[in-house]
Amino acid sequence: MLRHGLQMARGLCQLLSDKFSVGLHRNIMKHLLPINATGHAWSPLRNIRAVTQMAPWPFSSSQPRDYSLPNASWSAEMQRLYDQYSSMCEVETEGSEKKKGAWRRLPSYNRTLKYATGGRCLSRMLQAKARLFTRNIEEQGAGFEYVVFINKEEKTCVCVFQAGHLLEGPPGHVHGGAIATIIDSVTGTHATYISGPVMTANLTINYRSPIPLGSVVLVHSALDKVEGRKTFISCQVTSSDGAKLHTEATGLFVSINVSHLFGA
Ligand SMILES: CCCCC/C=C\C/C=C\C/C=C\C/C=C\CCCC(=O)SCCNC(=O)CCNC(=O)[C@H](O)C(C)(C)COP(=O)(O)OP(=O)(O)OC[C@H]1O[C@@H](n2cnc3c(N)ncnc32)[C@H](O)[C@@H]1OP(=O)(O)O
Repeated sequence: MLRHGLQMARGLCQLLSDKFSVGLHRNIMKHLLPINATGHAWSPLRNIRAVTQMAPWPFSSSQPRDYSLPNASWSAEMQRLYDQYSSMCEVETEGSEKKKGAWRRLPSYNRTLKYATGGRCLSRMLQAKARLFTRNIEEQGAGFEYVVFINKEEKTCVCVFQAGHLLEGPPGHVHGGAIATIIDSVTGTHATYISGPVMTANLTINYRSPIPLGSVVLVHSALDKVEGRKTFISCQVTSSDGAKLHTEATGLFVSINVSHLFGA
């Protein structure tokens, strides 16, 4: 059965091949944009057509939970920073005219692939029970609470991150693996926004000062360069006022065709 599923997946990937990767890339870009409320029941054929014709709306009609919105576990500092960056985001007016700042909040789901056009089919073929690592702790505030904003003009990202009690490493402080995870998530999302589907090839991290559990930090991600399939990103984690440097990192992200995930 597994072999049959993989054969189907490979067939689908070959069928969609180049157009699919371009379509998915564009739809990922749209997928990273704020939610609107249109959509229709999903069907593979319609979705394939939608992908190749660059459908304006990549989501199914059932609206998933957006984990990057404020919840009761957010501290006053987390909320303050969210409000600060939100106030610099562009807004759509009634005539769908956009105005105000260059920032944009990226929504975040625990099943990213499921809600992207074409991805729902892949998500069924992959593991139906799979969930995004950073969004799979049910208790609000216990794990990764974060929201990512992207600045299209500067090609930078900022993530406001509140580290919950389940992320402990050294007593009272955040585990280095959890810090690496949030860095990989933010820089990986940033690279995806810039270059389409990518995988992390290399992540180099220097831990400069420990991050207290429960504190709010900023993860700043900047595009260094794009060379062919390689997107280079650098990253700094600082205290929320920017005064203290906690972590520095550089990452290399290599563009892939989605068929890479099926061993093609
Ligand atoms: C992938 C998802 C697609 C769908 C996405 C949908 C929606 C996404 C939306 C939002 C994103 C949401 C959340 C994001 C959250 C988290 C992100 C997490 C990301 C990860 O957690 S991801 C898991 C860990 N990641 C791996 O599991 C990778 C395993 N690995 C491989 O799969 C291959 O290794 C690969 C693909 C990396 C390359 O393989 P390949 O065969 O395609 O390419 P090749 O080897 O030819 O390298 C091409 C050029 O990169 C250079 N190069 C390669 N590797 C290098 C290295 N390590 N150091 C220095 N240079 C390197 C070569 O030297 C050559 O350079 P040159 O062209 O100059 O010669």
